[in-house]
Amino acid sequence: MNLKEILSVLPYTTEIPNADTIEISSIEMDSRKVKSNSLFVCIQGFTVDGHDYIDEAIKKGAVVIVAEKKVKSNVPTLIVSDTIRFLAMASAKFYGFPTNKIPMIGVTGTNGKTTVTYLLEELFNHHHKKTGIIGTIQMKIGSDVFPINNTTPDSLFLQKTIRQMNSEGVDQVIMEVSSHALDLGRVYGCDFDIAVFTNLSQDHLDYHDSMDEYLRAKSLLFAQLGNSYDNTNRKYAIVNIDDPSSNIIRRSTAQPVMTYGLNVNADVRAENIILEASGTRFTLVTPIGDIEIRSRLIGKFNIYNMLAASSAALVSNIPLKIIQQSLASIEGVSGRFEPVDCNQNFSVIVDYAHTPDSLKNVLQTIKDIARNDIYVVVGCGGDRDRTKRPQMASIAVKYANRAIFTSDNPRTEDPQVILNDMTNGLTHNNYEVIQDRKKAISYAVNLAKENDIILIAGKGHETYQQIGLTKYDFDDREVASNAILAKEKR
Ligand SMILES: CC(=O)N[C@H]1[C@@H](OP(=O)(O)OP(=O)(O)OC[C@H]2O[C@@H](n3ccc(=O)[nH]c3=O)[C@H](O)[C@@H]2O)O[C@H](CO)[C@@H](O)[C@@H]1O[C@H](C)C(=O)N[C@@H](C)C(=O)N[C@H](CCC(=O)O)C(=O)O
Ligand SMILES: Nc1ncnc2c1ncn2[C@@H]1O[C@H](COP(=O)(O)OP(=O)(O)OP(=O)(O)O)[C@@H](O)[C@H]1O
Ligand SMILES: N[C@H](CCC[C@H](N)C(=O)O)C(=O)O
Ligand SMILES: [Mg+2]
Repeated sequence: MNLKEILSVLPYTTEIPNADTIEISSIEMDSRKVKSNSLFVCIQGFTVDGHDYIDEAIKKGAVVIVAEKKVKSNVPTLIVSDTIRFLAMASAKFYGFPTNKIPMIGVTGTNGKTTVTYLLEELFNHHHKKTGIIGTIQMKIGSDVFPINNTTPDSLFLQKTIRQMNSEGVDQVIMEVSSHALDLGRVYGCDFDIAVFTNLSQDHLDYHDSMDEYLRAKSLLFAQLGNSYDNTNRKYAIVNIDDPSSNIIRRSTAQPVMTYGLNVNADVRAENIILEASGTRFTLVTPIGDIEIRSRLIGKFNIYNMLAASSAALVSNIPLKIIQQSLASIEGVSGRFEPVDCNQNFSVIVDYAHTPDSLKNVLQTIKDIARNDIYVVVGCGGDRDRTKRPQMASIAVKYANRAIFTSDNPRTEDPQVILNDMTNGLTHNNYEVIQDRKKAISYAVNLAKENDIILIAGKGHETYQQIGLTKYDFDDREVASNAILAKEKR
């Protein structure tokens, strides 16, 4: 594509001479990826400033630079007011506006995004649609999986990926949209058809200045839902009416809203709920009829996830019967309430709860099914919201009989400082601190008696532990299995 075509995304006409004769081979935001005839966009990051890499980019073959400030360069250089926005729009143009060509569902909220996307994958697959998934665990095209760095990738990667999904025959994109992504313009220029809101509770206050700012970021997904007056391409917002923030979310969009929840006013709701250790049952009440649901997913919070997915399925014209079959067939989501079963006489559950609200929900669920003692092994991530640390610790000691506080991903923080943040204000003393996560898990496994339940929280599906800048192999499920087997050998 030539430069003139790419620059057509700008709200004005620029004066770069002969732009229509400059052929662009790729758009890059990382100088290390620049090749011959690339257009290099300078992004001011949190760690470094992309403007400092212009020389390297030109050396590697960049023929055009797009920057936010005056820079020295010997190739055509364009100054724009917002390179993040330019990157998103130019990438969308370069890859042929792929998000306009595939139905797109975006899921946002503090907890439940990954779970809802995998429920939706099951629903659409049962409806014979090929799905593309982008989220915390991985990127998926049909059943092919690819690793991913962020829950919601930057706009360049995103547009390229959705273009690939389009060319590989994906019928439905289902993606998690994090608040960071919304705030950092990673989804600018994406044409979402359905936006789903799960819930809002405390997280990421290291990044967002306040809960209001966090909510404002979440609401952007709804604000950017495009025009649906044309009946051929309708847009919908799917909103959890039971969440106190739902009003603001609903008021952020001009598109039709479908609400879900347990509230009688919800368009889609659950009635006759039965929560059991082996799964859940409820009546799914919808504007087009009711149907009985049985699922292996455990806990009230998963009813909300199922309602969110069912609502998005309904506005996508998926029949109730398919919703019923899909929710019955899904076994669970990797690292979410995942049992570690080595035939031991106590239970071990690995879960991704890493916020106060999710930890409370998962521990309450365990309390409801427990026949004996509950142990929780949990830590808090480094370089992340410090204010959630004491809250998570006090939830742990309140709901469990014994808490074992340990490291999550300390990243560049001192692990002991994180643990001190967790335990400093505690008034209970039913806890131990064992910094080494492997030792902490073994300790809990060795404590457990018949019918006890151990919850290992915070890292779920993760297969690494980041200490400093290094990621070491670490999988809670594997570490727990080994600890159980070692215990049984003794
Ligand atoms: C705080 C944050 O979001 N940081 C993101 C940001 O990194 P950064 O600002 O540090 O980037 P940087 O290293 O300063 O680089 C700035 C620019 O210089 C360029 N550069 C850099 C080096 C070089 O040699 N040459 C060069 O051109 C870079 O390509 C970039 O364009 O841009 C990177 C590329 O897009 C992201 O991967 C990175 O996410 C980091 C890894 C991260 O941990 N983000 C978390 C907080 C996050 O976004 N989480 C949410 C999920 C939260 C949830 O669901 O709970 C997510 O969506 O993942
Ligand atoms: N609807 C929900 N409400 C509250 N807690 C939930 C809900 N769904 C899941 N959880 C809890 O939150 C944890 C994370 O769930 P999930 O991975 O689906 O959320 P997420 O929003 O994708 O998280 P992340 O922001 O890390 O991507 C689960 O392991 C579970 O403990
Ligand atoms: N998407 C979340 C994941 C947190 C997972 C937890 N294990 C941690 O490392 O804090 C984040 O980046 O804040
Ligand atoms: Mg997620």
